[in-house]
Amino acid sequence: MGTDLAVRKAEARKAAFARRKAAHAEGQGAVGAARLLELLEPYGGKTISGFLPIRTEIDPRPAMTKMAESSFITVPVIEGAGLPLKFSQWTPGCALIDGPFGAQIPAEARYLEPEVLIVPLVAFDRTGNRLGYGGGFYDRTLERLRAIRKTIAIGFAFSAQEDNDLPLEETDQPLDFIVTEKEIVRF
Ligand SMILES: Nc1nc2c(c(=O)[nH]1)N(C=O)[C@@H](CNc1ccc(C(=O)N[C@@H](CCC(=O)O)C(=O)O)cc1)CN2
Ligand SMILES: Nc1ncnc2c1ncn2[C@@H]1O[C@H](COP(=O)(O)OP(=O)(O)OP(=O)(O)O)[C@@H](O)[C@H]1O
Repeated sequence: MGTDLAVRKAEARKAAFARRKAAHAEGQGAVGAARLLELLEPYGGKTISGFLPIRTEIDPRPAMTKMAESSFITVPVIEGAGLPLKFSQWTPGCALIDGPFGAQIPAEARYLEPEVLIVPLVAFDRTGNRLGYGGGFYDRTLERLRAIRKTIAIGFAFSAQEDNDLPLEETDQPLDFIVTEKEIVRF
């Protein structure tokens, strides 16, 4: 990655974190989770990945809890830098331990391959591009899963995380949907 692109990504992340923090404080996350559930319901029975929120990320757990009645729900587990994520089964209230980078993971690992992924992000645009924390974890993971079978990526974020001047890269994997507390957008 060129220096210019790295600097532009760092600036876009910093600005989006500030907007995310303000949106988190407004407390509309549950509205977003209700929209997310509406989008997920037709995928009942499939293996779905969610995430356990860190810092001021929007919280998908209400939708994950409801979908756990009909589907296997998983959360991401980092295996190492430069490697795709693995996904371990999560059930409401299951025992958790601290994973790398501050995200929690299930204490007992049971790995499954999700077909539908709720993808955390720092910033997104209206054409389905996303910017993450910079590890390339979701980009590598979606590339791998999509090489095996049709895989749906649902970005879940606060509306304030939209940025229509995102710095992009060849390796970025597109989203199929973005869900916020304001809307569901399909690409
Ligand atoms: N909830 C959640 N879980 C997740 C992810 C995520 O984005 N959200 N991940 C998606 O890949 C993986 C964790 N990836 C991460 C990669 C890098 C950093 C990181 O660099 N954190 C820095 C500073 C960034 C900041 O200010 O937020 C730090 O913790 O100091 C954090 C998480 C797996 N689990
Ligand atoms: N499929 C891939 N194969 C090889 N390198 C990749 C792949 N995807 C991303 N990368 C590299 O990983 C680094 C981080 O990527 P990027 O900045 O796009 O991550 P991100 O989208 O912010 O993070 P994440 O996907 O973890 O949420 C970049 O140097 C990028 O070129």
